[in-house]
Amino acid sequence: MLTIGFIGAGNMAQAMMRGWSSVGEELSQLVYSPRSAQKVAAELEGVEAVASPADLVAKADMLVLATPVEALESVAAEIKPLLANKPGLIIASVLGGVPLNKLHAALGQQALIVRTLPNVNVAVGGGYTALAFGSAFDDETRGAIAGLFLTLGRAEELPEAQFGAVSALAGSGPAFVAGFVDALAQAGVANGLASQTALNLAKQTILGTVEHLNTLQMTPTQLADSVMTPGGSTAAGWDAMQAGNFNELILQTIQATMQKNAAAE
Ligand SMILES: NC(=O)C1=CN([C@@H]2O[C@H](COP(=O)(O)OP(=O)(O)OC[C@H]3O[C@@H](n4cnc5c(N)ncnc54)[C@H](OP(=O)(O)O)[C@@H]3O)[C@@H](O)[C@H]2O)C=CC1
Ligand SMILES: O=C(O)[C@@H]1CCC=N1
Repeated sequence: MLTIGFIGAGNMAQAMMRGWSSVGEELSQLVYSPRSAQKVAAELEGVEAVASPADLVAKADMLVLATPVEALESVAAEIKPLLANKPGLIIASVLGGVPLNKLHAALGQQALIVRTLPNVNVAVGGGYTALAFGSAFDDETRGAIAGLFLTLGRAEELPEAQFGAVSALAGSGPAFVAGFVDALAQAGVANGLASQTALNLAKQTILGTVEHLNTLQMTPTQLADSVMTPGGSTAAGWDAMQAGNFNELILQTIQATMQKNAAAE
């Protein structure tokens, strides 16, 4: 039985706990946060709240740091003195924009730290997680940790230098995609569809398009071309989308996200 202990019970921690809850019975999950841990644990199957970070350090095999970035210093002050008695404890940070060297500076150079960048889709097994391991890990432990994150969706090791772009695309991406779903649905409502019908159509269209790309291994351009009958209605809509600088808007969205992320590094 592997015990995972969460410091922080917010959106990201809840998504991970939900994802791992449905993986099976070989995992036990504990959570600490100053205000909401009890309530969150009561809502999630197989998750138990504990009274302090020290309880987590004592009981967990892997600690997940899932607090706001600003809380790193105070959390580290509390748990760093306890790590000497728990040398095998793995610390997985999800703190956005906080590199391994900062994590080691806060928690000690000997600590076993993996920087992770999951997205909220881990809640339903459709997540993406980038991983960057500190130098103290052996190959077997790295493999076991990667395997654990693979149960939440796709997971892979990436150089930390890429984490800024990955965070914008995959970490923040679910918000942007959800925004696109909403924009499609609103356009449907503006043109006479009932709101539930419009939302269903928008979601099914995104779901089916991604499935289509994957199953038939098409590029986005190939798929778009296959929809656009020459001189037809899709081409007219596509032209309007390009005239509105859709790609430029997405580029600006990703760059604004990356700039904010870089400020934490
Ligand atoms: N949301 C996302 O999609 C992603 C988030 N991240 C990263 O995950 C981290 C958490 O983000 P998110 O879950 O969205 O944030 P939330 O605001 O939803 O949750 C923050 C949690 O941290 C807890 N907390 C605050 N201060 C402390 C402290 N000193 N000790 C222990 N717990 C504390 C809060 O406790 P309480 O509830 O009791 O007030 C709360 O449960 C951030 O660093 C973010 O960059 C990374 C990838 C994706
Ligand atoms: O918005 C944020 O800061 C975090 C990092 C990636 C997704 N959410």
